[in-house]
Amino acid sequence: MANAEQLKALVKSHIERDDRHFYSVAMQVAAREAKVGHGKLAQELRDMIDAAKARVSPADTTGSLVPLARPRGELANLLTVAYPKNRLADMVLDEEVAEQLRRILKEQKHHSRIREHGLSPRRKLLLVGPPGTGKTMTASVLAGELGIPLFSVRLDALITKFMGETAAKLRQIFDAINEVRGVYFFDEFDAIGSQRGLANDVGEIRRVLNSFLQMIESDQSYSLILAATNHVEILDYALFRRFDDVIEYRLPTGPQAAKLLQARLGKFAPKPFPLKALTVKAEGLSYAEIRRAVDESIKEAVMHDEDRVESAALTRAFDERRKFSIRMNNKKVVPNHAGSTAS
Ligand SMILES: Nc1ncnc2c1ncn2[C@@H]1O[C@H](COP(=O)(O)OP(=O)(O)OP(=O)(O)O)[C@@H](O)[C@H]1O
Repeated sequence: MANAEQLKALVKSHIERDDRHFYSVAMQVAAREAKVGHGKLAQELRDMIDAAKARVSPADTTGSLVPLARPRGELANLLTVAYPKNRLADMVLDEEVAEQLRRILKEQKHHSRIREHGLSPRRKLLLVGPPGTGKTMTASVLAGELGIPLFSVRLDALITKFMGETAAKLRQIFDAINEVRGVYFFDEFDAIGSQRGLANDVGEIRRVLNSFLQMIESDQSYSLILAATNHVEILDYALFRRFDDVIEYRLPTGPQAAKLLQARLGKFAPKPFPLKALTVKAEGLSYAEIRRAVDESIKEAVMHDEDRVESAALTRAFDERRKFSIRMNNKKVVPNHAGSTAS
């Protein structure tokens, strides 16, 4: 147990909102417990302190971790930080994916107990599937549920013409991963994870991929590392065994589209609500496209002072989304080996 002086110091630093002093006394309490043979309690206290430090909010400028929780200097170009509030319940998911995510969260919540037994919780995840199916949202949900920051890697800043630089920048990101617990999200990961990269020189992008493989393999941090891609088929095979879990996202089924429709429309649902017919109209659209179509029709209703959307307006919005997505697919720019682009 903490002695009387330590207890007073803890309460005082709490009242004075002096986090730095609070953590320092708490570490002293942990050290004292370790000394008297209460190793498990000491470790639990240390884990709690580490987790609390990693939760430094953007508004908090007193914590010592702020410079990294808000990346500065070169790192600020490479990482953007957010503190999402998303929850798993906000997502519509296949049962298998939901189960995978629940298991990851559970292992993360018990990570100190798992580590005590020399094991490590799942935290290196590869998310694969078509656009708009929830890969980015998953990164936000994991950060939101765990109360840790979400750091998104800016691939445009990471991948430069000078591939030697790219490997050095990757090193900086992995240093940050080790120093500040968070969810680190590499979107469009195929840009480095495939052999047909955006680089001018295939040999160089291979070198970057090799650096990534080494860094992710030796990473022992407390952070979660997420890589997402729409093009799993072009990923280098060597990557797969570096991840603890591969999570596969799909376009929504009828019942999943219906669930999203109901949730997103909320009190704006048309009356009567031909849910089945509307779901058929949404067939083939991604979650992101359905969400967008619903939002468009709600905006339309709001601008006309109506408190419900019309079914016809929703159908029109679905058709527009479908046309837009066909147009975009036709214009898609595909990177080739030589670094130039082909339509
Ligand atoms: N499974 C889902 N459940 C509920 N909403 C979803 C789901 N997937 C996507 N959305 C909605 O669509 C938006 C965009 O989805 P998100 O960015 O997560 O897709 P993505 O798979 O990362 O796409 P991309 O591959 O294009 O980056 C989300 O912010 C959310 O509003």
